[in-house]
Amino acid sequence: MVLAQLGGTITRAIQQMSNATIIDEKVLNECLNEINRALLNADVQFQLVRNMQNNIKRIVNIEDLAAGHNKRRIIQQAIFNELCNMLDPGKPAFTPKKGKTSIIMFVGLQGSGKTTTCTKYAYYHQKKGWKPALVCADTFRAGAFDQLKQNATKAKIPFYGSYTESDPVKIAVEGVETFKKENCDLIIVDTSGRHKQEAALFEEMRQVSEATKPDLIVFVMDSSIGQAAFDQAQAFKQSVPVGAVIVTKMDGHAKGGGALSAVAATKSPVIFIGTGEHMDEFEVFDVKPFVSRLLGMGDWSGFMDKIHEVVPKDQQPELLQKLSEGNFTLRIMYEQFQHILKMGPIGQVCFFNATGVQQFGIDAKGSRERKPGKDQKIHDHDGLNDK
Ligand SMILES: Nc1nc2c(ncn2[C@@H]2O[C@H](COP(=O)(O)OP(=O)(O)OP(=O)(O)O)[C@@H](O)[C@H]2O)c(=O)[nH]1
Repeated sequence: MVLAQLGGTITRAIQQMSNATIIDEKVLNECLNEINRALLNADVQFQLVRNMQNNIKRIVNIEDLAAGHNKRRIIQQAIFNELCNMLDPGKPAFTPKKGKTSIIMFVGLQGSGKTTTCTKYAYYHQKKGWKPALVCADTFRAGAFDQLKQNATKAKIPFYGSYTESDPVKIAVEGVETFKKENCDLIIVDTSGRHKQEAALFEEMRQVSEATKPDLIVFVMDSSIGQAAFDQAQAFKQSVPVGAVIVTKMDGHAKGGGALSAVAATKSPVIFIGTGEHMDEFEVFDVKPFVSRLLGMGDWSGFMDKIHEVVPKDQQPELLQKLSEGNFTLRIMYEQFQHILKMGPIGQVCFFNATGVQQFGIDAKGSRERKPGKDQKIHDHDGLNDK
C-alpha cells in the first residue's frame, strides 16, 4: 500500500522538523519540500501540491510567530488541515434517505471497478435495512450483465438488464421505472466504462443521465490511475454532474494520490473506498480519520465503528448488561474473541480493511462474448433465479 508509504514519509518529514533546535524558514522549507516530493511521487497533481505548499506558508508565517508560540504544533496542524482541505471539496455529497426512492448512477473509466462497486454499494445499504436494486445499463462490454447478475444473485439483490437490447438509455429507464414501482429505495444504475477520447460514449452517458435523472452520479476511480486522474475526472464532470467519488483497489500497490486529484477535478467528495474484490471490502470514507491514519495519528472513531460492525447489534445490550453486573464468563470471553478475530489484523483495522469476513465473493469479469440465443429481458425479484 503506497499510501501508507506516503503517510510514513510525511510523518518523518514532520518528525525531522520537530527535532530541529530552532524552527526557522529554512527548516520549514525543508519539511515542506520533503512533503511535496512524497505527494508528487504518490501521483498527486502538481498544481494541487503547489497550492498546498503556498497555503501552508501563508498560514504559518514563521517571522510573525511570537517566541512563545508552539511553532511545531502550528505547522503540524496546518499540514493536517491542508491535507484535509485537499480531500474535502467543502460540500457534502447527496445522501440518500432510507424509504425514499433515490437513483444513483455509476460512471467511470473501463475496468475502474464500477460493476463490482455497484454491488458493494447495494450490499452495504442492504445490510443496513435498505431495499436496493441494480440496473445494468452497460451494453458495451459483453459479460457485464452476467457479472452484475451473478453478483446481485449472490447478495440477493433484485436486478434488471437485457442480453439483446443495445440501447442503454432504454434499459436504464425501464429498470428505474420497474424498481420505482416496487418501492425500492436505492436504484443503482451501472453504466459502460469509457474514457475522454470516446465522444460517442460520453454522449451516451449524458443521455442515460438525462433520461433517468439520478439524484447522485458517482465517479468510480481506480486508485492506480495516477497522474491521468485529474483530466479524466474533469472530463466526466464536464459531461454529467458528478456528485461523489469512490476510489477502488486501495488494497493494491497503487500510489493512490490520484484520489486527491479526482476530488479537486470533480469538486466532489470521496464517499467510499474499495479495499478488495469481495463484496464487503468496502469502507465509508471520512476525510479527517483518513488523514489522521495517513499521518500515523490513529483513528479511534474508525476502530469503534469496526467493533460495532463485528459485534452483532442485537447482542450489544445483552453484553453490556452482563458486563455491568460483573458477569464475565469464559463463554462471553470466547464469543468476544471470535468477534475480534473477524476484524482482521489489528494494524489494518484502522487503515485499510482486512476484515476477513468474506461471506460473498465477487467473481472476475464474465466472458467478453455474448451468449447467443438469449433474447429475454431479465427481471428477477429476489435475485435467486438464474434465468
Ligand atoms: N483488488 C481489488 N479489485 C477490485 C476492486 N474493485 C474492483 N476490483 C476488480 O477490478 C476488476 C474490474 O472491475 P469491474 O467491476 O468489472 O470494472 P468495471 O468498471 O465495471 O469494468 P467495465 O465495465 O469494463 O468498464 C475486477 O476484476 C474486480 O474484481 C477493489 O477494490 N480491489
